Amino acid sequence: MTPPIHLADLHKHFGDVKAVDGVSLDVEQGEIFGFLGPNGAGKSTTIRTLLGFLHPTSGTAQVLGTDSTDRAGMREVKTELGYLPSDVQFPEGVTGQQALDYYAGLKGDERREDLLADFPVPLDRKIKTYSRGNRQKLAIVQAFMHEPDLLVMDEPTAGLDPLVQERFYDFLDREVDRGATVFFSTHILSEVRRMCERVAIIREGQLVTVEEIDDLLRKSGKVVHVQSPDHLAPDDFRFEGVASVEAASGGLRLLVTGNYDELLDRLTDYHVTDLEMRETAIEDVFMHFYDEGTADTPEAMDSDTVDPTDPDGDPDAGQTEEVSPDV
Ligand SMILES: Nc1ncnc2c1ncn2[C@@H]1O[C@H](COP(=O)(O)OP(=O)(O)OP(=O)(O)O)[C@@H](O)[C@H]1O
Repeated sequence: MTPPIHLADLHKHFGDVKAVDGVSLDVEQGEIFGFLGPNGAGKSTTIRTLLGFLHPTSGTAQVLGTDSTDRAGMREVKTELGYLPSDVQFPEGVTGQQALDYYAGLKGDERREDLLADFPVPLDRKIKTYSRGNRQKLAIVQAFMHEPDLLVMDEPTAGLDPLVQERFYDFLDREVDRGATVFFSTHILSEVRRMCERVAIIREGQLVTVEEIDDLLRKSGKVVHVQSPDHLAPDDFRFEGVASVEAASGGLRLLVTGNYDELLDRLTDYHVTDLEMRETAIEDVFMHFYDEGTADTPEAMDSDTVDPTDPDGDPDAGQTEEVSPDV
């Protein structure tokens, strides 16, 4: 069976800018998958190409078995796909209720009320009066009220307060429990740790790793803090299995990936007053991938505009410089 998301040597260039530069990736049915990378790394461009908003320069992007360039096919998968863009723009002059009614007519709304119970918004008010958080909640209800098989999101929790964020994570847990597939980009590393089974990290348009979170953390080793009244010579602790050694208050901080026997042997030469060992923070792990290389600065992106008042357009299609697909 074709995985819900299949990218094969995908390229998307804007002139000289290789926003996506040979990305290959499969996201399997029922997975919750995180897509990370520094600003300008190519996350949004990958997602927008996958969903047919942008035409690939070369390579393949398939969503739910349909090629992203197949516009008729993409129209058909619309009911099985929910997309939450990073910058949803509703028409300002309509109420939340009117907007949801419009989308309901396009793709269904089996669980509109359930979602509104979790993500309440002032439905009778015009969207132009909404706070950022309320807009995002409306966008969540709009994107997922038809109970899609695949949820694709670009920085979904931006603008949500911590309570609503937590409610959103619970919602995603339930989505995966019912067999849906979830793919999202984010900058929030705790979110990745909390939610994802696997992650892909993209930098300068290329994937630098695709791994299970637990493997990534395991391979990244443990942080060890040693305290001693003696002078701990960092060079004594540079051996295989120690990725880094640095002076820390009252002792040393080591990043250890194995060879713990050797570490204990060396420590017997010193009077150790405190020894602390903890899992590497996910921040350390990702910064390692982010730092190696130079990232672009973010630039203004075209937003994925939704316009329920547009009689011709599908509001999910967005306005793009290239194509206006029907997802
Ligand atoms: N429409 C466009 N025209 C020209 N260049 C673009 C366009 N869209 C994106 N880019 C460039 O492509 C690169 C990747 O941008 P993209 O928005 O995909 O990154 P991102 O990882 O989503 O970043 P962020 O985390 O800041 O949202 C950047 O160098 C960006 O400036």
